[in-house]
Formats: sequence, C-alpha cells, structure tokens
Amino acid sequence: MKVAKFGGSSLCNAAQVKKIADIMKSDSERRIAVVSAPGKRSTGDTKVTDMLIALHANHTAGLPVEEIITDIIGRFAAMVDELGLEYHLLEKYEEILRSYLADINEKKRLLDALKSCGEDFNAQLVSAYLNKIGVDATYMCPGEAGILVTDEPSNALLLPESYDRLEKLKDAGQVVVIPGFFGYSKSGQIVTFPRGGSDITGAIVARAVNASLYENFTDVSFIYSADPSRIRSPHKIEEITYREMRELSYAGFGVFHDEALEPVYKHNIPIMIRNTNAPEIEGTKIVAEREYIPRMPVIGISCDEGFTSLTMNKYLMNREVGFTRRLLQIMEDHDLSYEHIPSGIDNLSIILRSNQFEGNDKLAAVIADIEDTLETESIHVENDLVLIIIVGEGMKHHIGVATKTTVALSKNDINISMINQGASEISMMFAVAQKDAQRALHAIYYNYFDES
Ligand SMILES: Nc1ncnc2c1ncn2[C@@H]1O[C@H](COP(=O)(O)OP(=O)(O)O)[C@@H](O)[C@H]1O
Ligand SMILES: N[C@@H](CC(=O)OP(=O)(O)O)C(=O)O
Repeated sequence: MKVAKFGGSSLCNAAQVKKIADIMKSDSERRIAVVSAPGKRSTGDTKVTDMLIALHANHTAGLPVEEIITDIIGRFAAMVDELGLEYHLLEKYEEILRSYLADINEKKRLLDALKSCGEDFNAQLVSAYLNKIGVDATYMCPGEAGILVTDEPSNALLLPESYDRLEKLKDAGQVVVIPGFFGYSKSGQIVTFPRGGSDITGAIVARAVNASLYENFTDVSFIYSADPSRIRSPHKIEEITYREMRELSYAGFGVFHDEALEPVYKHNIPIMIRNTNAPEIEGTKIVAEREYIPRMPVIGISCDEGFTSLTMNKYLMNREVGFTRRLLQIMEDHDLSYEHIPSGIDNLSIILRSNQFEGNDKLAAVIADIEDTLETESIHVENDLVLIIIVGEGMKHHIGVATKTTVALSKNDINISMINQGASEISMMFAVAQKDAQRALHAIYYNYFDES
C-alpha cells in the first residue's frame, strides 16, 4: 500500500486536481491521498493558507473580512466549476468559515481552525472529483482518522497513540482522502502542524499503515544539491539518506519538511519525491542507507537566512564549571531555542534564529540576564547572519572538506563569522554575513559540483 501526499502546487487549480486524480487512478497500490491547501497558481499569487491567515488578521483587528471570504471561496468555486462538482460544497465551506469566525473567541485557536480549512475543503473537493471520475473514494477528517496531537497552537506534535487509531486505514475498502496539516487535541481542538506540515501528516499516515512507499508529489522532479532558486540547474539527487535529508531540510531545503522524517525513519519506509507534472519520472528516493560514492563526499548544500549570534567573552571561562548550563537556563527562561554553540577557551557564541527576538525588547532582556548571571566581560551581537550547511554521509571518511570550503571562501574574499562541525560528522556549518550569502553559496557549491 502506498500513501501519496500532494502539495499545494499540485492542487492549485482544477487542471492540477485532474492530474493528481490520474496519478491516483493509475496505480491501485495508492490507497491513501493526503492533500494540502491550494498553493500559488503563478509567481505573485497567494496560497489559500496565507489568505486564511489574512482573514484571521483582519477579523482579530476588527477590519473588514467580506472581501477575503469572497476571495477564498472564489478559489474553490473556480475549481468546483471547472471540475463539474456540486455547488453545495461551496455553501458548506462558507458556513464553516463563518461559524469559526463567530464561535471561536481565543485568537490562537481561531487561527488554527481557519488555517485548517484550506486542506479540509480541498480534501472534500478531491474526494468528490475522484468519485465523479469513477474512483471509489471517501473524505476522512483527521479527527475521524485518529490524528491526535499536542495542544500547542500552530506547532502540534503527534501523540503516539494515534498510530493505533490510524491503523484501521489499512482496511478501508475505498481510496481515503485525508486533509494534511492538522490534527485534533485531546480536548477536541483543531491544532495545526508548523507551516508546510502536510508532509508531516503524509509521513504519519504512511507509518501507521506501514506503507511500502510514501510518495510526496510536488512541482520538482528531484531534490537537487542546492535550492534551484539560488543555483541554476543544480545537480539532481537520486538517493539521499534520512539523516542527510533532515539536515538539509532543516536548513533551507523547503521541498520536504524536516519533521516529516521522524515518523518514517525508524520503520524504514522509503519516501519518493515526485513531480505531479511529470509523474513518469521516478524522482528522488529518501532511504536509510545509500551507496557511498567516494568522489562525492557532499550530497547537498543549503543556505538558511535570518540568524543572530551572541558572542560572550570572559577571561578564564574554561575554568568556570556550569557556565554553559547557566547560559542555556537563560535561553530556556526566555523560551529561546538555539542552533549552534561554537566555543573557545575564553569565549562562546550562541546562534539563534533572529525571528525569536521580533516584536519586543527580548534581545536586550536576554543580554541583561547574561551580564547579570554570567558576569561576562563583553557581549557582541551579530545580526543578519546566514548559515551555509554542507551535508554528506561521505564527509566522515573524507579529509579536507573544511579546508576546501574555507579556501573557496577566502579566494572570493568572503569573511567567515563562524565554523561548526555537526557532532554526527555528516554536516558542517559556515556562518557568513547576509550580504555575502549568494556569493558564498556559489563559491562553495561549484567547489563540489560541476556546472551543468
Ligand atoms: N534542494 C531543493 N531541491 C528541490 N526543490 C527545492 C530545493 N530547495 C527548495 N526547493 C523548492 O521547493 C519547492 C517545492 O516545495 P513546496 O513549495 O513546499 O511544494 P508543495 O507545494 O508541493 O508542497 C520547489 O518548487 C523548489 O523551489
Ligand atoms: N498549506 C500549508 C501546509 C502545507 O504543507 O502546504 P504545502 O504542501 O503547500 O507546502 C502551508 O502552506 O503551510
């Protein structure tokens, strides 16, 4: 049994829905479809999830909402019309949106309920269309399917007991269409996964039914060695390990959600990244082990923006037992998660995502706490950092990756703010200033891959 997840780009309009219906029809092993909300139809267009977020923003600010509701329903109406489906679906969609707006008072709850609508409405539409073309299909809400999650709005984590509940999907006599991106908390609230989280739903369902394959249909035929919007015609990856993929997707490869690897990797369920617009191409396979090609120690290079580093100096820091523990306690007190902590004998840097400091004086408060508690001699803040991460299982056995990279950067006159090798030895991080990011990525990429 295969589980197929279709991303927003695969479901952005009626023509795309027809393609995914053909894909489902063409392989009887595809028994479960997990669907996203309609994505962008062209550059400059808006994803339905973003329209729903805008609806929430206007509603909570007391601004007009009618135009946004019309636009959201309009996106589905265009599809219902072209696919020849019944209009009562649209009445139902509008009723649901209006009932959430009227009945849910808590802001964060309302946001999650509204965000879930993109996927929820699309799943109903896809199921109706499959039936219209003769595929026996049924829509199943994540609550009915058994997706139980923690109660942290917009940041749900799966509760493990869900797997037992979801197992029944194995025996469904029909093709089941499940909306991605959200589940239900034990108290019955809708809670969404982080953005891009339909990949997570697909992985959860694949693991629950012990699928032979988790197919992730998107708008590219392969995962490439670098983001194709940053490097022209990057090298295509045919096989990549779960560990490599997790490192790369966490650090900017937006094609697959990093948290979607957790449900499947222990159970060795392979993932295929495939293109809805070219389903005949096999795509990239994500697996537990791959053949190591000695001349290619690096498989991918990602570039992730928006980091801040705090570098603290204190003479004899190395002698102070508990310094790092107390620093991390301060981070926890301020609800901050960190990415890296490179250190020296009398200094230590902590790198965090800058968006955690947005909107108030949090950074100043953190610095004040560090100064009070740790009595540092100086703290230097560097904003607008970019992390370039080089990843490859082969790096463990290969000498000279760091040298090769630093030489490439120095030849291009790019200053490195920090270097850190991951404990797993399959990744290495180089922090550079935002202004140098694109040049640095080019310099490093073409050091490992030929121009194609
Ligand atoms: N290394 C990479 N390889 C392939 N695609 C990538 C990579 N990094 C970023 N992407 C982007 O990921 C996009 C697909 O992901 P996403 O927009 O989430 O699709 P979907 O709508 O199917 O969920 C591609 O169009 C591509 O621009
Ligand atoms: N629609 C949600 C969830 C998702 O996974 O979408 P996509 O498959 O289009 O990345 C989002 O935009 O975040």
